[in-house]
Amino acid sequence: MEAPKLVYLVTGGCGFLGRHLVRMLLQHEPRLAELRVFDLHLEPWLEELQTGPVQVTAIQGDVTQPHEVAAAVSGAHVVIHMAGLVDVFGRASPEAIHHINVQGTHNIIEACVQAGTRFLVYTSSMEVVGPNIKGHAFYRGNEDTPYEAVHKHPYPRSKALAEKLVLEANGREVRGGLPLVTCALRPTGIYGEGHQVMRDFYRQGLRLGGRLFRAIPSSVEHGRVYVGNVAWMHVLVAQELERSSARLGGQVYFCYDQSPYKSYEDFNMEILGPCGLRLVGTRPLLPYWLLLLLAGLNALLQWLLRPLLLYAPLLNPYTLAMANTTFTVSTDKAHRHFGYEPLFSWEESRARTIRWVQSTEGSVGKAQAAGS
Ligand SMILES: NC(=O)c1ccc[n+]([C@@H]2O[C@H](COP(=O)([O-])OP(=O)(O)OC[C@H]3O[C@@H](n4cnc5c(N)ncnc54)[C@H](O)[C@@H]3O)[C@@H](O)[C@H]2O)c1
Ligand SMILES: C[C@@H](CO)CCC[C@@H](C)[C@H]1CC[C@H]2[C@@H]3[C@H](O)C=C4C[C@@H](O)CC[C@]4(C)[C@H]3CC[C@]12C
Repeated sequence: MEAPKLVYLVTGGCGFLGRHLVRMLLQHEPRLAELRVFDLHLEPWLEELQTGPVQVTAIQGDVTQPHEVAAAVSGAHVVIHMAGLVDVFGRASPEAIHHINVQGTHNIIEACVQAGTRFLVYTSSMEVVGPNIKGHAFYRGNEDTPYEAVHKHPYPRSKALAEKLVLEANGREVRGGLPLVTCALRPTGIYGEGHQVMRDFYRQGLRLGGRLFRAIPSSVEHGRVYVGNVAWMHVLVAQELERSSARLGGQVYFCYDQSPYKSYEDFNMEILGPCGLRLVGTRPLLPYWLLLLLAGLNALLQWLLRPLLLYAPLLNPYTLAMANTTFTVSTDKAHRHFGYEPLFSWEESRARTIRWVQSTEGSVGKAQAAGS
């Protein structure tokens, strides 16, 4: 067997998706000699990975700092760039979101060019396409489906700009004279072990006596994908970039699996139901106009309270529009181009996520015991 010789850099490697990718690369990339994990905040579990045959190098750094990025990229063969500020709740300023997601990506591209690193995979998002503010449905769409993408919110706008930078950089000459090969993966809403919003819904349900209240019609369909399959798709595309650079270079791929198309709430109940929660109502308990009013009120309160405190509830006009707009993908482009098949079936993805939710503190059993 050929001696391992590749150096991979994963930015954002300590995040929700990043930690799954780091483990998956260690398991499924036999050519790996060194895995660099670059993140603003390093996690203690990285220490446990240092014992295997691959050198795992933890790098505390900020993608907005060009010199830190350049040092991390130097000598890397493949960069998987997934560091980013994910915020649709108004926790961060639009400037910070732009700076980290767009300027940070620019810094990564320039570092690749300077260092002679040829392969760059960018973790984009379905939100570079939609849902748009007009609430147009995207039903079983693929990478070529026409859609009126309008980006008013800072997060999807930043992802769209960053993705454009990455795709435009494909073919640029890197140090040494060879061309840069780039592509972007666009996951739908990711779920799985470590998914904070799922945990927030679970805790909210526990506080409400094991109930959640339906707010979204069950007819709305939302695309979801298991985190392990998103990580797997990154591993496969990174491996194939060199072999099939003409085919993959400059391409985008929706990131999908066999998770069922359901409304955001109905999908969550596939996980939270077996954890002891139930969703009350077959129709939304509040009319849409009232939810819209509450979402608008939340946005106003957020703005008024900003000088004093951070008020960032789940419900705001953007999240309400997302949750109420059908957005599902159906495509085989990743399969045709680099042989992607989900590694985890829906049953396994669901079982793993249920186990994780049940293992988080405050199960229904504990809450009931405390209440009795
Ligand atoms: N979670 C989803 O549903 C979803 C869906 C589609 C796409 N994405 C994309 O996937 C990527 C990972 O998302 P996630 O859900 O794991 O988010 P996350 O917030 O859990 O992880 C992001 C990581 O990036 C790091 N980071 C943030 N700012 C940084 C900076 N300035 N320098 C270095 N590191 C920095 C964070 O510390 C964190 O570890 C993001 O680019 C996101 O846009 C996520
Ligand atoms: C009205 C509420 C009643 O229960 C429901 C609000 C649900 C929202 C909090 C979530 C609905 C859709 C989610 C987003 C979607 O899954 C895709 C995403 C893409 C990714 O790049 C980041 C996360 C997210 C924006 C995700 C965030 C939570 C929702 C808005």
